This record gives sequence, structure tokens and C-alpha cells, in this order.
Amino acid sequence: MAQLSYVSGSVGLITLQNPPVNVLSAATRQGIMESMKKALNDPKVKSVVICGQNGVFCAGADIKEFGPNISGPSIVPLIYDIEVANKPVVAAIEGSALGGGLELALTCHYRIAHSKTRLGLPEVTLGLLPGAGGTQLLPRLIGIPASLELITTGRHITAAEALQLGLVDHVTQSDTVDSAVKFALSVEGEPLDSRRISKRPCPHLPDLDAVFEAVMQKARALQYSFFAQRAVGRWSMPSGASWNTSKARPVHRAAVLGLGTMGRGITVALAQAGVSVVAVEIQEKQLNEAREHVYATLERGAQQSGVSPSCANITYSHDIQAVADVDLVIEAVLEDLSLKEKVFQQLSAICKPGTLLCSNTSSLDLNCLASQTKNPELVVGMHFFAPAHVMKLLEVVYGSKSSPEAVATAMQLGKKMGKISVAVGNCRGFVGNRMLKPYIEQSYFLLEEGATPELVDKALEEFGFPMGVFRMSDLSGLDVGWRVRKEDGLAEPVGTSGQITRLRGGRRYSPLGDILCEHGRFGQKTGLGWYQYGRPGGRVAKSDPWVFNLLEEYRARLGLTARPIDQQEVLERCLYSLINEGLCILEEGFASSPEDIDVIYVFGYGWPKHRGGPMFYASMVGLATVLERLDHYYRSNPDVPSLKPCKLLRQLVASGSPPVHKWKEITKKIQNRL
Ligand SMILES: CCCCCCC/C=C/C(=O)SCCNC(=O)CCNC(=O)[C@H](O)C(C)(C)COP(=O)(O)OP(=O)(O)OC[C@H]1O[C@@H](n2cnc3c(N)ncnc32)[C@H](O)[C@@H]1OP(=O)(O)O
Repeated sequence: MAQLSYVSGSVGLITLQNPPVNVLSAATRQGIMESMKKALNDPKVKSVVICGQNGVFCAGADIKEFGPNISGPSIVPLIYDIEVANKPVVAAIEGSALGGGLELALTCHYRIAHSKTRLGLPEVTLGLLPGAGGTQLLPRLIGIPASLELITTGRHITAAEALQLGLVDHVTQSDTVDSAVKFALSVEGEPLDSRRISKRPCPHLPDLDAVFEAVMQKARALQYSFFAQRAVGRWSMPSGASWNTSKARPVHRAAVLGLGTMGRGITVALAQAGVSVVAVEIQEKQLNEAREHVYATLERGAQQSGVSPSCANITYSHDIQAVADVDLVIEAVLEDLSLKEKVFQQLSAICKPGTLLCSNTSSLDLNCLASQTKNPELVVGMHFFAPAHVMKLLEVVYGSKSSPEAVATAMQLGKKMGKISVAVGNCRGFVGNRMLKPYIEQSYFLLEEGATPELVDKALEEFGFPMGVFRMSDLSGLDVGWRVRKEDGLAEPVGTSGQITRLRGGRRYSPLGDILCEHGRFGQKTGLGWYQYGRPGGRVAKSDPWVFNLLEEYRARLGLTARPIDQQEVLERCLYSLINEGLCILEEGFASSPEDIDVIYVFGYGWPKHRGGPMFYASMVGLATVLERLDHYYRSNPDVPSLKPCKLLRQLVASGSPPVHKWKEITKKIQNRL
């Protein structure tokens, strides 16, 4: 389980041999202990290298051994013996160094890592603490704030980040063991005291309380998020109807209409939930492609979870009449109002009485669709997020005539599909996309004023979003928003006159996104967007000098002078305008609670979970601060209405900024007055 060999004359090489990931089983611990003893007692050995077999250092303690009767040597004295060794011990880390594996590396005097290694202390994800020295050694090596973050999140980090933090001494792209052996030879005979991490003083931080408070805030945000996920199930509508007064109908058979990307994902999610599906697509070619795609996705999913695929539940048809006897239809045709209206007329005529008619629209007015049917009370929105079989969020949208029973049925079906469903009102963009609008708008204004896509994205990614706004737009396709802006009469071609106007209907408007689209830059799908991707469909974003030139020319034409913009301003303008829109939504009653908004943002829009969601974050920052900053930005940008603090924000601040769970009382008062 651990083998000692001799290399380069004086190096004792201890190789952990417990495939596949060299966990520290009793036999492995015994093996390390005996090999260390042998190496330290052998006068020919002047240094030791510890590595793992098959390109993996060590995935930590053997989780299967956890229990009341752990046998074999304890890990703590074992790692102590390594640290006090009087010959340099070098860890040659590749693959993974996790949990006890990283703790083993921390007791070595030097750490050499391959560039592709992942390191971390994931014990928290198993309900444990890094009990083999991690909590003591890591802060002494990389400081308290970074250690707290790694220990409390269990996050795996790359070798590059480990090097930056000082967790490893050197990163190599070549053979790790060779590099470690060479390194060991170079430090033979050198004093080791300074290399023993446990002997170092624990760093003193003047603001230790603030550091711990920040960690506690994260914990509070995660706990809030836990309860918020459950709270959204207790939905209510402005009419007073709610989850506990409305009964869902059973849905045994559902239809999906339109088998593009969304329709396919919804079909997969329904089949996986055990619902029998009629999948309808009028174009024969698209139908065949969809059938293969759905089959492959279900097969892959079944393999991963070790269950049999649910393909037998699905029948395919190119005839809309096939939906005649289903309990519920989810329409997922192109996002075009007149097309969807026609589809709803047809559905209303074809479906058996009582069939629920749902639309997967992300932006169109649900009431317009409902008005095309005989029974508008049976129409609701089921707004899935791509890929629909993966993304957890579902917005269930009620229109002015949707019945509580219809909402209850869609919510229940969402739950059955494993979604976190949130009931929201029918406003433009519903909750999620409506709040995205001012966020994206601000990011464009920041570019006009001197920022770059890189600067804006960096600020947002460091805040915790998996992708900044520009990388996200490139991924989802810039043409989608362009089409909507054209329909709204906002996007006007710049034309040969070169005339650019920044006002539309009295509000500031940035045509930058439209200009990119006019150049055929739709994002990843065309290989060019705010970044360049090498080829259509490419995924790796690289800075594009074309965009920098465009921004410079654009500013020059409009007489705008670029000024330095810092990350704080990016965050305040993008996030506070989004928060303000969320508060407007609450004020207008399109979301019934701040938890609804937070869950939508965490599960549908990549808002970092440890920051709770936009509403929770606002209360953490301080509502008075958010108000003051919005007031400040609105004063200098009076033509940007999304920066004007909404009534609810002012009211909340005037009421002493109560915690999120108390906002409802104030929201209700404002709604009653409206
Ligand atoms: C006895 C007293 C000791 C006290 C020590 C106290 C402090 C230490 C605590 C710990 O170390 S807790 C463990 C911390 N480590 C982890 O949580 C790592 C878990 N593993 C992974 O994240 C991944 O497996 C990996 C290492 C990143 C590799 O991923 P990959 O996708 O390549 O392979 P997998 O399919 O996930 O794993 C292969 C195989 O190995 C089994 N396995 C992985 N890790 C462990 C483990 N720590 N203990 C036991 N078994 C492990 C995994 O189940 C797979 O097995 P099979 O399913 O194929 O049988």
C-alpha cells in the first residue's frame, strides 16, 4: 500500500499504492509509516519524496473506513513523524491532494505540484473538520482569511491558485516526481526548522473579528438560502389564493410542443420524472433530430445515476392533434407572439376539456396567449431555464385570469421534475429577466464611460458569479436581446450617416450591443462577441482588440472621455440597479416575497449562493447604503430611470431597514396604497 524505492543515489521515494485514488486506508497509513521509518534510518537516504501511484497524490482518508471501529495507525502521529523528520521530505503532488491527502502534503517540508493538480480540504462537505492538522497548518502557511474560505467551503483549487496562495512551493508542467526528486537533491542537508509549518506562529490579524464576521455572514446567507428554497413552495397570489388553499390536479400525461433546445430539455425532464410525454414537432427533420437527442440524453443520465432510461414514456408526433387527450401541454415553439397566439388557439380547440395550457415563454405577455383560448384560467407560464433538464429553476407565471388550481398544478409538476419552482406575476421579463435588464444596461454604460468587458466581468466573477455579464451574454447569444430590442423599437441601425443617438424615449440607451450584432457578432455561436472564441461554437473567451478599437471609436464619435472605473463602481452600479428592480417587482406585487427573488437569482442566474440572493445581499450591505449609492448615481445620471431608488427601498430605510423576513409587512402596506 506504500512502497519505498531508492532513486538518484540518495533519495528515498515513497509511493502510495492504493488505487484508484490512493486513499489513506489503514494499510496505506501502515505502509507510509514503515517506509518513512526505513528511509529515515537508512544513512544512504538524504532526502525523501512522497508521491502517489498512477498520477494521483492522495484523495484523503478512506471514507469507507469511517465508523466506530477504525483500525490501523492513527493519521495524526503519522503526519507528525513526517514533519519532525531530520531529512527533507518533499511532496510530489499530482492529480488530487484532498482532505487528509493535502494534510499529508502540509506536513512535508516542501510541496511540488503538477499544473493540473486540484487541492482542497473538502471535509466540510462530509460533515467533518480537517482533523489531521489542516485547521492548524493551513492558516500558518497561507493566512487565516484564505484558510477559512477553503475550510468552510471545501472548494478545490487549482495548482496555480495554490502557488499564488503559497500553499505549494513550485508548479511544474513536466514529470512531477522527477521535478520533486531533483528538488529534494537540491535541498539535502539544508536546515529544516523554518520548513516545519507547525512551528510557525499563527498569523496575527488586526481585523480578525471582521474576518470572522465575513465568514459568519456567508454562513448566514447559506442558512437563509436553505430556508428560502423551502419558503418558495408556500406560494401566494395577489388574490389571496395560496398553496394551502389550492389543490393541484394530477398530471399523468403531458405534451411538449416544439422540440428545439428548450422543448428537448423539457421532454427529458418530464420523462425522468416518470410523466408520460407526447413530444410534438411539425418539422420532420427537427423531430428526428430531437428523438435522437432526447434518447441520448436519457441514456447518458440513466448511466450516470444507475437507473434504466425512461425512453418508453415518450411518443413522438409531427401532428398537433396528438395532444388531444393529455392533462397538460407545455408550448416551447419559437419566441414569437403571433406564432404562439396561433398555437394557443389551436390547443384550445384540440385539447380535451380541463387540459392545462402552459407556455415556456421567457418574455411574452401571458395574458395575450390566454386571451386566445376558451379557458384563460387554465393558462400559466412554465418558464424553464436552459438546459431545462439540468437547471433547477422554474418560474411559474400566473396571468390575470390564471386559476389557483392551474398554478398549483404547475408548481406540483415542477416539484415532481426536481425543480425549485417559484410562482411569479406576469410582468415584462417576469422576475429574473426583468431584473437582468438594468444590470446589462449598466454594464453597457460602464463600457461607454471607460470600462472594458474584461474589467466588468472580473469584478462580477470575483463577487462570485460563475460568469460576468459579457461572458454570459456571449454564451446565451447576443442576437436574442437584439431581436427583443428591435421589436421594442429600440435598436436602430447606426447606418452610413454614422449618427449614433444615446437617447430613446427620453431615457439613456446604449446601442453597443446592437452594433456588435450588426457586425454578425452573436457570441460563442459565431465565434465572436464581446470576446473572441477562435471558431464558431468555441468556448474559451479571449480578449479581442476589435472590441477595444470599437469602444475607442465609439467614444470618440460621441465625444465621451474614458475615465478610470474601479471594481467597486462596477458592482454598485450593476448590482444595486438589479436590486432596485427587484424591489420594484416586490412593490408592484409581481413577486410575493424577497425569498422568491433570491431563489430565482441563486438557482437561475448564477448569483453566488453564499451571498444569499440580491435581496438578502442588499440587507447585508445595508439598505441605507444601497439607497445612498443609488441616489448618488441617479443624481449624475438622471436619464437612467433604473437608478432611481424605488418607493419600497425608501420605505424600508425609513422603517429602520428591517431584516428580509420582515419586509412583507411594509410591502403589503405599499401594495394596498397602490
Ligand atoms: C482514519 C482516520 C483518518 C482521519 C483523517 C481525518 C481528516 C481527513 C479527512 C478526509 O480526508 S475526508 C476525505 C476527503 N476527501 C474527499 O472528500 C475526496 C473525495 N473524492 C473525490 O472528490 C473524487 O473521488 C476525486 C479524488 C476528485 C477523484 O474523482 P474521479 O471522478 O476521478 O473519481 P471518482 O469516481 O470520484 O472516485 C474513484 C473511486 O474512488 C473512490 N473514492 C474517492 N475518494 C474516496 C475516499 N476519500 N474514500 C474512499 N473512496 C474514495 C470513489 O468512491 C470511486 O470508487 P468506485 O465508486 O469506483 O468504487
